[in-house]
Amino acid sequence: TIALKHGAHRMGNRTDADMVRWRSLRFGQFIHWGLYAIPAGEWNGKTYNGAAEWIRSWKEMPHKAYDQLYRQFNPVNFNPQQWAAQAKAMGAKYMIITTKHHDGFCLWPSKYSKYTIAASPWKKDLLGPMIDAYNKAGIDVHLYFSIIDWNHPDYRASLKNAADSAAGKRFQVFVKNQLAELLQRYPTIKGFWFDGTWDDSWKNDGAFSDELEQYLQALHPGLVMGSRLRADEKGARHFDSNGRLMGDYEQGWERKLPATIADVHGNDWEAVMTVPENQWGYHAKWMGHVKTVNEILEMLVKSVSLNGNFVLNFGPKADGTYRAEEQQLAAGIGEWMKVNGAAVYDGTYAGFEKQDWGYYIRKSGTDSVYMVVFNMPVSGSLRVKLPARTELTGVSMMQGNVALAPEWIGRNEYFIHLPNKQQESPMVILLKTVKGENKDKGNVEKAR
Ligand SMILES: C[C@@H]1N[C@@H](c2nc3ccccc3[nH]2)[C@H](O)[C@@H]1O
Repeated sequence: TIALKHGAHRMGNRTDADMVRWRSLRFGQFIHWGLYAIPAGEWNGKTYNGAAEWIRSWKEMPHKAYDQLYRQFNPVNFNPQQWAAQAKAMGAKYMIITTKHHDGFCLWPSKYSKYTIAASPWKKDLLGPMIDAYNKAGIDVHLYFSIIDWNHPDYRASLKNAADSAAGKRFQVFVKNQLAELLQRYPTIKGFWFDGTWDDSWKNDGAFSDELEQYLQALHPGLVMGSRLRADEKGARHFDSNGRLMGDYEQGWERKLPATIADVHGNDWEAVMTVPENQWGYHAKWMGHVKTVNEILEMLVKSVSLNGNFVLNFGPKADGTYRAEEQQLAAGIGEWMKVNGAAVYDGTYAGFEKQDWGYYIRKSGTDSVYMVVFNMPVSGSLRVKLPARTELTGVSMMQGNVALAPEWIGRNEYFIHLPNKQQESPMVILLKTVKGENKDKGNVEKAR
C-alpha cells in the first residue's frame, strides 16, 4: 500500500449508534429547492434540456439574469408541516435538503453571504421550519451542501496562479464558516451531503477535505458524511489511492444502482434517484420517462437487498408546492410501505443466492428473511435455495399473514407454490430460518 496522510482513516464500516441508525432508516427523501425553480427549465420562451438546477450554465441564460432571480423568490405556499406529512406518509425516514446548490444561493440567512433568503421578498429562514417539521414527524434531516459556488467571487474551479491560490484559501475559510454556522443553527441535523467536489481546486487539496471532515466530526460527533466530500493527497476521490473508501458510506450512486453485492465491496452506500431521467430541481416540462411507483419500489428494495440506502428526489415549485406527479408517486409508494415497510426498514443483505423472482432482505441481525417478489414466474412457484447450515422453519405471506407450505425439491432447495399468480404490486413473503444442518428433506414439516 501507499503511505497516505489523507486517505481513509478507518477499515470497515462505522459501528457507532449514529451510523447504525442511518443504516436502519434505508429510505430517504431528497429535496432540491432554490432559485432554479423560478425559470423551471425555461427562459425567453425556450426550453432548456439539461437538469433544471444547472440552467445558469446554459448559454441562453445570461448569468446576470439568473443572479437577479432572488428578487422574485417568494414561496407563499411553502408549508413545511405539509411537506413533512407527505414524506412521512411516503415512508421516508430521513430527508436531505439543499442548503445551497451550485448557484450559491442560501436557503438560510447566512452571515457569511449576501446571496441568501434574507435578500429575497420571503426574507425568512426556510431551513429551520423544515428541519423542525420533519423532526416532529420523526424524520431525520441531513443537509446537502455544494462546494461549487458560482456566486462567490473567490470560487475557483482550478488554481492557476498565486492570486487563484489566495482566493482558494479565502474560499476554504468561507466553506468552513458556513458549515459551522449550519451546525450551530441546526443542532438536530444528522449529516452533510456534499456535492460539487469534482473540480481540481477541491480534488487537489485532499488534506483540506480530510481536515474539514475531522473538524465537522469534532464540532458535531456522530455526523454522517459520505465519500463525495473526500479526496486524498494524490487527488483520488471517494476511494483513496489504496482503494479504501473515505467518508462514512459510498456516495457515488447518483441515478444508478449497483448490480450485485460484489459491486459494493462490503461498504455502506446510498443511491440517490430522480423521478424523470435527470431533473433534480423543478422543471416545468418533464421530458422522457417518468418513473412509476413499482419502478421506485424495485429500486428501493434492490438497494436494501444489497445493504444500501435509497433516496428519492423531489423538486418543489418556486411557490413551495409539489407537482402532481410527485404527490401521486409519494402517495403510491406510501401505500405499499404502510403494509410492507417491515421488509425495508432495518433491512440488510440476506446472504441467499439471488433468484429471478426478486430480492431477499434480512431483518438486521435476525433469522427473518423477506422475499420481495417483482417477477412472478408463470409456474407461480418461487425457487428458494437455502445457504449452508440454514433450515427453514416457517413461510408466510406478509399480506394477511397466510402460512405457506414449501415443497422440498432436493438438497437445500424448495419451491414456494403461490395460491395466486396475479400481482399488481411487489409481494412480500416472510421466511423464518434457524441455523442448523439442513441435512435432509422436509425439515419444515418436522418443525411445524
Ligand atoms: C445530486 C445531484 N448532483 C448534481 C450534479 N451535478 C453534476 C454535474 C456533472 C455530473 C453529475 C452531476 N451531478 C445535481 O445537480 C444534483 O444536485
